[in-house]
Amino acid sequence: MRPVVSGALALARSCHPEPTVAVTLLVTALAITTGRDLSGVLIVTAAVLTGQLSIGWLNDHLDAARDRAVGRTDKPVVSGAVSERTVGVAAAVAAVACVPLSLASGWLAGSLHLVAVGAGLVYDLGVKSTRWSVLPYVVCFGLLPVFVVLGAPGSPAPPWWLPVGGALLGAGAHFANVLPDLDDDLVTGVRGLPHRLGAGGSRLAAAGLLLTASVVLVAGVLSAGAAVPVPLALAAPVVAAGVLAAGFAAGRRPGSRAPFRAVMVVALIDVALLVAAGPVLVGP
Ligand SMILES: CC(C)=CCC/C(C)=C/CC/C(C)=C/COP(=O)(O)OP(=O)(O)O
Repeated sequence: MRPVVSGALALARSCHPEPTVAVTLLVTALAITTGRDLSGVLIVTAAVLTGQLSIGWLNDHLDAARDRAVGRTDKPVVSGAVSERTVGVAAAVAAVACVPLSLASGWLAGSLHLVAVGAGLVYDLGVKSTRWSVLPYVVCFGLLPVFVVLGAPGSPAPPWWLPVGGALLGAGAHFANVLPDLDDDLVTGVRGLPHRLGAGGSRLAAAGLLLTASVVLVAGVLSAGAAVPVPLALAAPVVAAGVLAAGFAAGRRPGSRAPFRAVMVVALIDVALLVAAGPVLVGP
């Protein structure tokens, strides 16, 4: 493969592609159903993509030495496919681009999105190694749907359950994402909240938070009178519980990312509900 192409692919793999793509697609879908026109949707997509890219790249840039120490060959910086410096520069470029792209949705909505991205960057910069490690996820995922709704035409006020559901989802994702890395992290001195709770506590926290997120979102969606069939909405937490049980069971194998993937599926279920509720989130 030509060096430019393989370098670009390695850079793409270094951004944490799964959460980056998932978060961007989900927020884009919410922007569509909350009534933005094509340019409005593209602006939201670009703002969220650049924000998530900056968080993902900064994470790999700052973690390079630690990832090398524990032989994380899944990381392109560790395998030498892309340099630490390139990933750092990419993070900075994405963060700078994110500022005007966010503010294009309005000052209030844009500023809240920048706080969400800032929370992710602060996580990378060191909060991930403290007892407060879950807070950036709470802030980031609580604010993302608020950004979309407040940035819609007429700046409608988001209902209370929107940031609450998003924050619960983000907090659950943190515990699930850290699970496969608990042992490696302890070797390199990373002691966030999941490490302090241990594998069992983190597994319970992730499942509890994600299920609570599903219940809050279903209650919100139904109380807002969204055009979602009631049996389908009520089935969501039940399906979420099944997916989590299967994902966490598979995740007992060392290094498995099954719990994180289960979280992604549950997040998809929750966001499908949210997306369907989009039209009522912005009023008649
Ligand atoms: C922080 C935040 C609000 C993120 C938003 C979602 C997002 C884009 C996540 C991808 C990047 C990231 C910080 C992963 C966790 O890193 P890690 O160092 O805990 O784990 P790793 O071993 O997967 O890099």
